[in-house]
Amino acid sequence: MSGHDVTSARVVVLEDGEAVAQKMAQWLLDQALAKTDGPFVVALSGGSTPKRLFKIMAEPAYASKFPWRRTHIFFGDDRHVPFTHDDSNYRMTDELLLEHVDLPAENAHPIPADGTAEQDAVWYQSALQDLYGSHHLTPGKPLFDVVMLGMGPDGHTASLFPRQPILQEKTKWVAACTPDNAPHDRVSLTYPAIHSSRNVVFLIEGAGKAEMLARVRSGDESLPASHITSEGEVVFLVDKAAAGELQNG
Ligand SMILES: O=C(O)[C@H](O)[C@@H](O)[C@H](O)[C@H](O)COP(=O)(O)O
Repeated sequence: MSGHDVTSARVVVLEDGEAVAQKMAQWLLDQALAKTDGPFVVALSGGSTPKRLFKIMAEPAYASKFPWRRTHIFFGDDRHVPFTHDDSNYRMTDELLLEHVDLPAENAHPIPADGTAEQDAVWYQSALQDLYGSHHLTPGKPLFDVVMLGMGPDGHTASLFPRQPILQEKTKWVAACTPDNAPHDRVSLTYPAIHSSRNVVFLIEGAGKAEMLARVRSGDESLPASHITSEGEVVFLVDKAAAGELQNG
């Protein structure tokens, strides 16, 4: 049974963060190898949860099997800071993963931070449209094979933060966001862009996320993560600690 939204999504509960990362790494490899009708296009999440996964993917035993040359890596969101900034998701991903694997440089698509966040969002959208081959998303022709997401303690995902105009964005693929009390502007995929996917996978770990995960899983509409959908399957890949408040979790 696969679900297209968070209330019908499959929930896979694993022992701990390492098991979650290992499961995701194997699943991503399987998906990439199975994709034969075009490039494998993935949007990576940021923050701290993906770090374990990226280290696993950078290990030679794994990296040597991955079809990097026909893979394109985009970012679900980033802080609007230079690539050298400590808070840059791109910098973290580059240091833990991209520097260590055979991904062609032109297949890594960081979100730029050259102009205003709005200008860089427009630029990033055009980069996605160039690869997609159209300025319009077509149902049945997903933009991404995989969108990987995390979830924050306030129920945000990517940079879809509570009370932000980006939550209402129904046509743009990428938009800027100024989260309340955050040190940086953000640039993020929007709901329509994330929906245009074969799979959305939430990687969530730690007891600190348990209450919010249960609320999202129940479809609490006050939380941005609850509005995530996919043309294909939405899956929660979580550790036991994060699953602690799920029904029969
Ligand atoms: O740029 C970011 O911070 C992420 O894209 C963000 O959406 C993240 O996935 C969640 O905040 C969870 O972050 P942790 O994995 O650090 O808990």
